[in-house]
Amino acid sequence: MSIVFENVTYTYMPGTPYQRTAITNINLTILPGEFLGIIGHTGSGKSTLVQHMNGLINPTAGKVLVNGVDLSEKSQAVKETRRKVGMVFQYPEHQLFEETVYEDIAFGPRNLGLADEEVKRRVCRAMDFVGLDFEKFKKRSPFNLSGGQMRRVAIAGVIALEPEYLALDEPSAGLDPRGRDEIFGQVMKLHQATGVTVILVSHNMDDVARMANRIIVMNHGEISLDGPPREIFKSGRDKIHAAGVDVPPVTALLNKLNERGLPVNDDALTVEEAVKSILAVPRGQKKC
Ligand SMILES: Nc1ncnc2c1ncn2[C@@H]1O[C@H](COP(=O)(O)OP(=O)(O)OP(=O)(O)O)[C@@H](O)[C@H]1O
Repeated sequence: MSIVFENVTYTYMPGTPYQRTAITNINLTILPGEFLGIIGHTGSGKSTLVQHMNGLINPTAGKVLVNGVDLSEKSQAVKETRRKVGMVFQYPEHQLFEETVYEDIAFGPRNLGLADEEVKRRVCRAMDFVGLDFEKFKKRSPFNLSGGQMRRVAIAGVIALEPEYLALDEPSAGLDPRGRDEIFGQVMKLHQATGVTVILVSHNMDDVARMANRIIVMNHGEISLDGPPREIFKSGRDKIHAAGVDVPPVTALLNKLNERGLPVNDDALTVEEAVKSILAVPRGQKKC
């Protein structure tokens, strides 16, 4: 069970003056249970890559296989497989349309033909994951909620489909720092509780570094780095900068301290780890 890209290239508007190759020769295998972060500069091909994962777009060349099924074929198996990949696009709240929060989240499960009891169970569970109290919010209009709450309703609608893979394209765009932390905390909780495979697209290395167990860095439509966050920040700094993204601020700080002779362990990814690593340096000690 996996998502596999085999030599995938995608060109928008081929054969026209606007032709643009967005991703080139991508080879990538995403394994069950992974939390994959995809980062890269604007226009590096992140969204195009992710939209292949549920067959929203099909490769111009190459193949995308989800659980062994080639998504570019036309068959019942493809329809069923596409449902296994839940997609949260940028500003998903723009797709809310029902009169109540309950009806909006229930829309997808109902479309699957599930019984009312099962639909209710899924709505309740999805609301719990995104931190919305079922009784308090179920009858509210989604359009009278705050921006962050609307987004949570939209994400709950995808969680209620109980996908095997959950792909989120910049889910925190436009939210304040608190709203961002909440959304990421909820995604992390869902990943830990259910083992769902998460694919998270972000501009922000800091967000991705804290959560992902694997990161790919996109640069001009190609994968320039692929590995666990600590490895990438240690050995791939030049490629990270070349891709137009930054290492997380804590890593940058520790790197600087190290360069200035303080022998800190510079592979911390969070502020807590950074503090520990600085406190571990014996007082007054310098590297040389
Ligand atoms: N619908 C489209 N039609 C034509 N070109 C497109 C379309 N969508 C994307 N592109 C082009 O494909 C390239 C990759 O875009 P894509 O949106 O995949 O990058 P991205 O890394 O997700 O960018 P961002 O971080 O800004 O969302 C860009 O050059 C973009 O202009």
